[in-house]
Amino acid sequence: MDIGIANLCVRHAGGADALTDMTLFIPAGQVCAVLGASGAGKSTLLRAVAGLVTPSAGRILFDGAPASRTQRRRIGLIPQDFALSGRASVARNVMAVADIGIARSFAGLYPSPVRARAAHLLAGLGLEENQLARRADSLSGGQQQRVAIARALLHRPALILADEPIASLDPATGEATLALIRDESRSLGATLLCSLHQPDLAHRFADRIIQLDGGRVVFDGPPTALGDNRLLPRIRAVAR
Ligand SMILES: Nc1ncnc2c1ncn2[C@@H]1O[C@H](COP(=O)(O)OP(=O)(O)OP(=O)(O)O)[C@@H](O)[C@H]1O
Repeated sequence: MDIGIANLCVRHAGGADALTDMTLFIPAGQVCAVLGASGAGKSTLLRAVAGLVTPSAGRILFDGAPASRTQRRRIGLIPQDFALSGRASVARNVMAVADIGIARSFAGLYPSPVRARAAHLLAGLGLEENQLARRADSLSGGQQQRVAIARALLHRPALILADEPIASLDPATGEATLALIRDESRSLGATLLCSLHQPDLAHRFADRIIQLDGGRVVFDGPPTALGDNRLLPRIRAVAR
């Protein structure tokens, strides 16, 4: 689905403006990297689009209208803090988003296509069958991050919001994981909004780069606009 953001302002309680007068249109299916230094407003933007933060002004539209509950269910969110249920198994965390009703989900009665998709995603992310029964809180940070990614992709979302999804991974695993998120997003035809701290990776992986600084957009364009790399050192400096 497409995302329209018009004059968006977010002011956190007791704080300054985290986002100021932001206007963006993100077409359906686009892969966008959101760059910016710590505190630039990346998480706030993603959380506002997810409906987890209430704007102090402005509007966020999905396919031209205020987000409906059905559309919100079609979001796959990879939160920065993973937000896993630590005592539940890897498999249950991933399948928690499956729309099978509370009673069946409570009883762990997940249909086999759901189980198969969970196992497929986890295997693609390097977590094998023998990890599925482990408690989430017994995993390393990098493994937990990959569980959060599988959970976000399980229900074939139309919009993927990934908040620094490779922050806990080593560079090689991070790049492979980012490629998996992008490929899955492309095969679903989903829109992907992904915050990152690695401008070079964003340059290789995204259709579009949105650079934030102090809650405002300071660059918005395709990586090819950075083709001669004159802007890249500046973006790299702001992103660190
Ligand atoms: N819950 C909150 N309450 C008050 N201020 C907040 C809250 N969350 C974020 N902020 C402030 O909003 C601004 C933007 O923060 P945000 O987390 O969106 O930045 P970010 O670019 O995602 O940073 P990072 O790369 O460190 O995750 C910062 O000044 C931050 O201190």
